[in-house]
Amino acid sequence: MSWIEQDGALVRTFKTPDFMTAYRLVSAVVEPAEALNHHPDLRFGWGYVEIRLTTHDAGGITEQDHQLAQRIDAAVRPFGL
Ligand SMILES: C[C@H](O)[C@H](O)[C@H]1CNC2=NC(N)=NC(=O)C2=N1
Repeated sequence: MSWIEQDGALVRTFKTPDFMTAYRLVSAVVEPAEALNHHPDLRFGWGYVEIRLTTHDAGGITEQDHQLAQRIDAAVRPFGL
């Protein structure tokens, strides 16, 4: 769902109605990341969130990134974005 491969990472971007929603969406991915001990690279601001998944130890995309992507999809679904 909605992930693209770009420069060795899985990337998903969201448009949000405001900054607080962007912040809350970023906060929603913390628990899945901690659960997998695999962490996204995040950029966010007023109206957007960018999530990049890559395995830094491996220098590219691995199964761990695909697993985290699935968990992030589930965690952000309630936002309806
Ligand atoms: C020691 C610790 O388990 C590693 O540094 C983990 C932490 N989270 C990680 N997250 C990501 N995206 N890539 C990694 O290589 C990685 N390594």
